[in-house]
This record gives sequence, structure tokens and C-alpha cells, in this order.
Amino acid sequence: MEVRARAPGKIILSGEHAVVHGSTAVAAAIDLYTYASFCLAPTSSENDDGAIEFELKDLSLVFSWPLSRLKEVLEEKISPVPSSPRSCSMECTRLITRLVEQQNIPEAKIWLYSGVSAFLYLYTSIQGFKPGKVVVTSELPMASGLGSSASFCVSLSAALLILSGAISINNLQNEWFTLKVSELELVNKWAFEGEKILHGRPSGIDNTVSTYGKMIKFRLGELAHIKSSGPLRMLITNTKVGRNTKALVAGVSERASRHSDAMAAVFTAVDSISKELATIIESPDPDDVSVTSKEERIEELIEMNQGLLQCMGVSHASIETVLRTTLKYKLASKLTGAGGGGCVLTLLPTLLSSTIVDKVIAELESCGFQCLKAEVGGKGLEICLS
Ligand SMILES: Nc1ncnc2c1ncn2[C@@H]1O[C@H](COP(=O)(O)OP(=O)(O)OP(=O)(O)O)[C@@H](O)[C@H]1O
Ligand SMILES: C[C@@](O)(CCO)CC(=O)[O-]
Ligand SMILES: [Mg+2]
Repeated sequence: MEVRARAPGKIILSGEHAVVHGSTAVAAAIDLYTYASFCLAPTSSENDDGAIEFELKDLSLVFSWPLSRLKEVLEEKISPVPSSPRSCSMECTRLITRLVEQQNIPEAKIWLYSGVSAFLYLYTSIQGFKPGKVVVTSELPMASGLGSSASFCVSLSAALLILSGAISINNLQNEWFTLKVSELELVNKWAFEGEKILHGRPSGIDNTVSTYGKMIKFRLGELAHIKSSGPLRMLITNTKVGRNTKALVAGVSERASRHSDAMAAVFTAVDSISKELATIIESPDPDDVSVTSKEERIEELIEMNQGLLQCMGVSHASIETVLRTTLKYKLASKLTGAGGGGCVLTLLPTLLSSTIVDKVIAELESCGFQCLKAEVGGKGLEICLS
């Protein structure tokens, strides 16, 4: 049997970075997905245990580890208990890094190390030392702030958990379906362990919104679903400047330890912005006038949040170019995700004409950026069996 799992990327409407330090953040799923398919291989002959294979189809890369080698290095450190997520110890991280290094990942793709390490940890912890093959593809730009790492961890964890038996499925039809809340919870916990390998110190917001979908308010591991009273149109601009969430999160923590009082005030301000944003998004808008004033308040909060992200040191010249360009059209923007490049969000007000939208997109694209339109607040993790 083959299991396929797909998990969405996300945008953070407010509160990235500060959420790692206990502030509230607001995030929403977008309709761009990472897909993980998994099937167990038949057990090999007596002298050959078989292998674990991992294919990154979009990058035309295949990694493979003979099980005999994995057992030799990891079996004493990892005892698979799929129903009970646990963290990768320092020693285990060191051993996995060695196994990944032996795969000769091209120098230009060094950023893949953490993804492949997360793969090995999740596979061996959930499935144990059984031969099998995982194939991953993604519609998301990698390392750009749209939660590629989280959607990778969520889809991978789900596919592995289903064939481990920790999640039992009766639905055998060849169509996408969702899991029960308790099953989503288990997937989310494993995905969080994968994100720890990728982000160092994740808040858990990215894997949570990827697992449950929709729009959420998130603080200290707790989520509340938010229901937007009207459509929220967002333009996503990818600056195409590569960055690494782990390094950016660590940079903010270092700044927070150097200037603890000032940064505590910044995080408190972000907390208030996120709470106010969630309240505005949920408030009903009976007419055009109230829609416009609501959108103006959201724009103000977006600008304030961006200013505070600059205080945290996670903006970038490319992000500032997007901000200046959209401001010419009186549109408010902020970075989304970890910053340092990556993607920028721009609110497209309801009454904004499509001619203006086209002009903004053309001007942004003439700077070498890529504009994406995505549905906001949609589905979370889904499974398909065949
Ligand atoms: N489809 C994938 N296959 C394998 N590895 C992936 C995949 N998607 C993401 N990764 C891993 O995650 C890393 C990117 O994660 P990172 O957290 O830096 O960016 P992001 O998740 O896209 O942005 P953000 O965390 O700001 O939302 C990649 O360098 C890679 O190691
Ligand atoms: C930068 C950050 O706040 C969001 C990345 O999408 C990190 C995290 O919350 O784990
Ligand atoms: Mg990430």
C-alpha cells in the first residue's frame, strides 16, 4: 500500500519571531502543498536488510542508506515508539549528521543537510529500521518564509505514522481525506520534533497551522481558530533572497539577550498587535465603509509589525525594496516567516482595482521578484491511500 500525505505552507500575518519568545502570532494556511508518499519495501533476503530511500523529486536527488549501516549507527540510540513523540538527543543529532554527510550532498545544496537529517530522524523514530521509500515533492519555494520546512515535516510524519499503525485508517478510497483531531495532534507533535532539527528553537506555529489549516491565533503552543468575517486578499512577493530560519531565530535570541528590556518591550508590542489583528479579522463588516476602515486598521498594524521586525534585525534590503514599491501605491506590506529575504505580504484591499494590482505586480516583477497569489485560510493536512 502507498500512503500519500499533503500539508500546506503558511503565511504569518503577524508575530513571527516574537512568537518564539512567548508573544501571540496570527497565521494562515495557503493552498500550496508539500506531498510525501511512502511505501514499505518487501523485507529482503537473510543477508540483506534492504535500505531506506528518500527521493526529492523536484531536485532530482535520491538518498539511500543500507539498513545494516543505520542499525550499526543508530539502533542503540533510537527505539521507535510512533505513539510517543520524542526529541532528537545531541548524541543522536551528531550521529545522524555523520550519516547525512556520507550522502555527498552537492556543496551548492548544503542547506539540504537539515532537511535530510530531519527525514532520517523521523523515519527511524516512527518506522524503526524497516526498508521503505519516501518521495517528496513541493509546490512551495524552499527557505522563503512560506513554511516549507513545516509542511515537509507534517506531510512526512503523517505518511510514516499511517504505515506504522499508530494511526489506523478505514478509508481505503483513492481520494483526499482528513484525520481525526487526536490523530492530527500526534502528527503535529512529531512534525514539531522535525522542526526542532530544522529551526533549532521553533515556536510550533508553522507545523500547527500546516497540520490544522485555516487561520489560527497561536501562543506558547496553544492555538485558537480564527474565522475571518470576509475575504482577506494578500499578495505574496518572493524576493528570491535565500535565508535560513534557524540562523535568523538564533540572531533574534542573541539580540534579546544583549538588550533584554528593550526587546521584551518589542515582544510585548507584537503581542498586542497580533491580538488586535485577530479581533479585527473576526469582527463583522456590515457595509463597504466598515470594510474599508477595517482594512485601514489592518494596514496600520501590518506597518507597525514590520517596524518591530526591523527592530529585531530580520528585515533585508530586498524586503525594504518591496515595502517602498508597494507604498507608492499606498499599500502596506510586511515580511512573513523568518525574514532576511524570503517572502513579503501585501494586503490588497477589497476595493483596490485589478488594474492597480496588475501595475504593482509588474513593478515588483521588474525588480526581479516573483509574485504569488494564494488562497488564504484553507485546508490543513490530508491523506490519500492507494
Ligand atoms: N520539500 C523539501 N524537501 C526536503 N527538505 C526540505 C523541503 N522543504 C524544506 N526543506 C528543508 O527545510 C529548509 C528550509 O527551512 P526554513 O525553515 O529555513 O525555511 P521555510 O520553512 O521555507 O521558511 P519559514 O520557516 O520562515 O516559514 C531547507 O533548507 C531544507 O533543508
Ligand atoms: C521565525 C518564526 O517565528 C516563524 C517562521 O515561519 C520561527 C518560529 O516561530 O518557529
Ligand atoms: Mg521553516
